[in-house]
Amino acid sequence: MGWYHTVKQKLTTKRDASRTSSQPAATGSSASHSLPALPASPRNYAAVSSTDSDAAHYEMKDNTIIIVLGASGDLAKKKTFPALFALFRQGFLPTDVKICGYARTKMDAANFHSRAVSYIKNPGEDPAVTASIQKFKDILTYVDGSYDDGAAFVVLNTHLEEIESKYTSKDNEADGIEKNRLFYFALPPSVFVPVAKNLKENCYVKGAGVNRVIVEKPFGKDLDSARQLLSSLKEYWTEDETFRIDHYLGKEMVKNLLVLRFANVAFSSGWDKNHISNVQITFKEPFGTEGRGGYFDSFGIIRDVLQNHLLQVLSILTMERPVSFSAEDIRDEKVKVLRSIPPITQEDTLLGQYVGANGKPGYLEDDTVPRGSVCPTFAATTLWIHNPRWEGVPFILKAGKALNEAKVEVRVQFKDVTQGIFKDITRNELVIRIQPSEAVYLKVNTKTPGLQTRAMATEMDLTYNRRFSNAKIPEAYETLILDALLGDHSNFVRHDELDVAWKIFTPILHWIDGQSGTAPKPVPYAYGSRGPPELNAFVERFGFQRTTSGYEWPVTSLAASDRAVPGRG
Ligand SMILES: NC(=O)C1=CN([C@@H]2O[C@H](COP(=O)(O)OP(=O)(O)OC[C@H]3O[C@@H](n4cnc5c(N)ncnc54)[C@H](OP(=O)(O)O)[C@@H]3O)[C@@H](O)[C@H]2O)C=CC1
Ligand SMILES: O=C1O[C@H](COP(=O)(O)O)[C@@H](O)[C@H](O)[C@H]1O
Repeated sequence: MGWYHTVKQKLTTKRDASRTSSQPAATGSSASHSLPALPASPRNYAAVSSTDSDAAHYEMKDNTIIIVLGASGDLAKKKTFPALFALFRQGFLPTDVKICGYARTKMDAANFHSRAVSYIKNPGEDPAVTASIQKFKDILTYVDGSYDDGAAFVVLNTHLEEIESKYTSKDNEADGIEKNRLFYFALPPSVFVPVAKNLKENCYVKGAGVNRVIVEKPFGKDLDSARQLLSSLKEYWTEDETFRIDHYLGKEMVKNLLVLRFANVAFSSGWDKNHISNVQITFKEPFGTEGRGGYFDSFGIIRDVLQNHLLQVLSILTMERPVSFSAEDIRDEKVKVLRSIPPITQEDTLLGQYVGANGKPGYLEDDTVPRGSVCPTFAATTLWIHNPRWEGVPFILKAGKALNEAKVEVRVQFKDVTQGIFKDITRNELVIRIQPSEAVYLKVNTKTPGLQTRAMATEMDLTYNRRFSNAKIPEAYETLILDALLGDHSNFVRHDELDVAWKIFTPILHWIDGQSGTAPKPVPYAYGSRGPPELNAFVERFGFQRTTSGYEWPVTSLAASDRAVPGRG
């Protein structure tokens, strides 16, 4: 992260000096943009680390083409192109970058352009944004072709070479003109391997420059299939060239975990089994599968959310302090802590499936879901970390579809204060709200203001939209694509991380899949509820105590009894 300062400085300086075409200036004035401009001076960034030695490895390469494979699909339309546009608009793409879509669908340029920009937000039709969208279209091209036919990739390569034949800038005089290609797989896993093979054989630049691939989950369905997939991909692309996305690693508050934990002695000194009673990492979505049941049913909520997103959050929350912010130092620590977690047990798991309620259909009423499916749409499961820091602390991961709210948060509940001078006092609890409305708040006890000497529960509150009122929180995909362009693997999943993640979850998944006999039947819960009715007993079993002290957020008005003068009724 120390490099952050340096990279921004490099980008800023470079753009000013060498921008030649369509991309807006990184230092552009906010007057002409509705998105906030970048700070004019790199001094506005505090370097997180004092060692910036990693900066040498992270470099934005000119002469880059970003190739989006699966460009006609949902992921590309909803996430990849809007993220690329946001980076483009802020001047964070390489100078003279070109973006090439590739998919089976036949589309002319106009069709492709309108699809690629269809999810870019421009409320109120801001003319500056409209102009940027037009410039963005100018750098987009499209090639159609199949995923398993080598000849189609030869055509793609010819198109890329044509773009590259116009390059003039030399990043490296000794090696000649660099040609850099970043291949983004917005594709179903069934074509990962043929596409990886065809790209390597037909579209890989062999001279000066770098070739990189960004791959999206799912990375297999269990330990064996993941290993198989990984080794097939490794036949063509090295670990260094591969960027495996878990988009939760690009979320602002997930990235903030490292800073919150390691840049605050106040937190790090109590971050262990002696001070923490239990931790919950919660993912809640207020909608069901709604027509996407076919895909979901063959995965289930554990593969969809827990095994990847929530486990990634857990690993950053519990790992030891890395020696540096370099990708390998961070990922080494993540792998170490994950290796201390034994496979999840059936006794520590609660499974649920939503049923129709409040006018909303149940999971089994979704036409795309197989009849009688026992696929869990909710799971709560407790993980244990066998190391000196965390022995005995339960980490509850819970996730569900069709729940009462949209919320992803980490809830660290501290142990009870020693009784004696205090009786029935509430516990400290640190809540890190990942989304929506990013926030960090710490529940603390304070003296009730006034003449009484009595403790009451309240919170120290860092609500982002109030504290950082003009900050633009980037989308996860913006951050991650920028990292891949820079060659920074810190926020991507390493192969051994994936392996150990599957080791933790594979036995429970095989049980749920019915591989060891009959598949367990999930507990029904109503659409729009908090989950199965058994949930409260489940979390209480692992020590969670709900705060019901009656304080209000954001402003607590004291009750008349709290305002009374002691001894006067
Ligand atoms: N910046 C901000 O936006 C801030 C907002 N607040 C707000 O203040 C309020 C109180 O905060 P907080 O105490 O953290 O949040 P909640 O009261 O929402 O949740 C506290 C815990 O209790 C569980 N819970 C919720 N409802 C029930 C129930 N009926 N029975 C049993 N358990 C339940 C929740 O689990 P589960 O999630 O699984 O349902 C969660 O683990 C919230 O509305 C919060 O959003 C507070 C501080 C800052
Ligand atoms: O990977 C997935 O994540 C989304 C939730 O992502 P978010 O950024 O909106 O929190 C989830 O809806 C989807 O089922 C899952 O595959």
